[in-house]
Amino acid sequence: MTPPVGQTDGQTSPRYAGLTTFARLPRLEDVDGYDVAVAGVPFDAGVTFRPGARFGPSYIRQASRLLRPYNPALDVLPFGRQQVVDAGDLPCNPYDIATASKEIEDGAHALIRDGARLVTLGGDHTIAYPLLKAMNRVHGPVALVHFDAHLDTWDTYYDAPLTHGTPFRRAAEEGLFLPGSSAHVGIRGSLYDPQDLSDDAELGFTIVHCADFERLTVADVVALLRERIGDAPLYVSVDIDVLDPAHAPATGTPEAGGLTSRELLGILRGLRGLNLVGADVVEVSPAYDHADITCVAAANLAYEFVSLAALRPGAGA
Ligand SMILES: N=C(N)NCCCC(=O)O
Ligand SMILES: [Zn+2]
Ligand SMILES: [Zn+2]
Repeated sequence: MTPPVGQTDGQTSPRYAGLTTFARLPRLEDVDGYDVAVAGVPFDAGVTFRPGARFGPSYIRQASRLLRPYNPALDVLPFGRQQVVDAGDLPCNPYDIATASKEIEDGAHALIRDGARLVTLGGDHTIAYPLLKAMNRVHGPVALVHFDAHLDTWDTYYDAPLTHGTPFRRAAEEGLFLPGSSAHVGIRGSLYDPQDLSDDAELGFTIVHCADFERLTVADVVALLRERIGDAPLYVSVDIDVLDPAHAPATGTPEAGGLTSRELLGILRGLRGLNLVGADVVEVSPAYDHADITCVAAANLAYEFVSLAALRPGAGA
């Protein structure tokens, strides 16, 4: 077996040089097959407040240039034991949400249908719905761990059924989640109505509120999540606004009192060994960034997902 094609060697071409791919990895078309695809979804027509997440994929790729081959926190060479590729950006109509949703679903499905794992860089949170539909076509219902300040189980905005505030309600209505397996982590901030919380519970979610971190450690939260997930196929969706605005200023609907990037990285690392089938990092709106704070966080989160995939090899494509 030929070894995977890894990153462009930073000792030959410095990491700030050359064309941009995620972590300076090969493009999908440059290799024969892949175990993990990293793809962008430059879509932000579903936002309710500040726009700009369509620029997330390209800025996160820029910030990912610094990523090195060895992840000491998980003791793994994420690009050394599996073929990881940059699959480019999925097509998504910038004007019509329903059309974009179908394009994203089909584009994601084409990448995972032969067993590869997918890490997606958003884009606003609307994209989680078509990504979950693609996952469902291959894996059936999944356990969801959703990191976010927001529930994203609202019903409609201005009568629109699919926006960045509604993907997990639509997905739950369609039976895309395994009963009793899913959780939101990092919920905080103002709601529209107390019923937002009861509706969410009825859809089958449990919540680790940000305020719970006053009493629970990262290890406690990991234990709670692992108990719910078991060995189910797992999809992890990270809305970057789960981080405090100090750790991720560049996002469309920021909320005070969020997680630190260290807490979030710690929880993700605690998911090692689980059956991760896909993950996304969404809601990075680079125009609001300062010193690349948010894009660096997002690139490092994607790196953890690729590392988790390496610890539990899949079928590959
Ligand atoms: N998915 C994110 N980031 N935000 C949803 C916020 C929905 C609202 O404006 O009420
Ligand atoms: Zn959010
Ligand atoms: Zn969200």
